[in-house]
Amino acid sequence: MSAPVGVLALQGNIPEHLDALRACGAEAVPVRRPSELAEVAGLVLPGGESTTLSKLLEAVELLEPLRERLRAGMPAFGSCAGMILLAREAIDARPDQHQLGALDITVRRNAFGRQVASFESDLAVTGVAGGPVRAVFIRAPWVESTGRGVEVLARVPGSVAGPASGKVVAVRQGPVMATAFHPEQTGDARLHDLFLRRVRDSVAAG
Ligand SMILES: NC(=O)CC[C@H](N)C(=O)O
Repeated sequence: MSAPVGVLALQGNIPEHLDALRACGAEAVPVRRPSELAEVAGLVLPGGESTTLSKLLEAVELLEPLRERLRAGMPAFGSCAGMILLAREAIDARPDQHQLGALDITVRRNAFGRQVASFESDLAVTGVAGGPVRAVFIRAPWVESTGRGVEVLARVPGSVAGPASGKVVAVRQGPVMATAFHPEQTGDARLHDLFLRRVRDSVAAG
């Protein structure tokens, strides 16, 4: 891959994502401004707080350039708040929160309950070989509904009791994927590797 892969570096677990991408052999760089966005072949949107991220994207004038790159087919991988931003619609988001609309999904913010700070589960993820992925959810959303072009990659297992049971927590639509959980928290870079395969396909397709 000639161009580096970026990690949106406004808030959240930025070094962990950079490390995971590098562990997969990619050149990974932080992205804080439009000139840096223009240089990358794909972008990771880390978790954090989606209202704050939405404001910061606007403040550093990345919102429109990012929308434009996504419209033009740039591969992207959003985790947690990154998933919320990439979604077409977010339930329980502030009305002035921006949506990037790159995934035809409706997400529910803080879906596991505001009191539920974190929740962990082993998930089978489509496209990830070698056994289940340990998924760490931190004040996470889940996906309430998906449009036609959206592939479900993972759900909370049916064996988990309560309202989270069976909920969609990882999706892909074309070159854009997202997880409600934090793949950078576990030292397992298989989801980053899945994303990088998309980036390589997109670079190869020109
Ligand atoms: N870990 C996270 O990214 C949490 C997301 C946060 N609850 C939000 O709504 O933006």
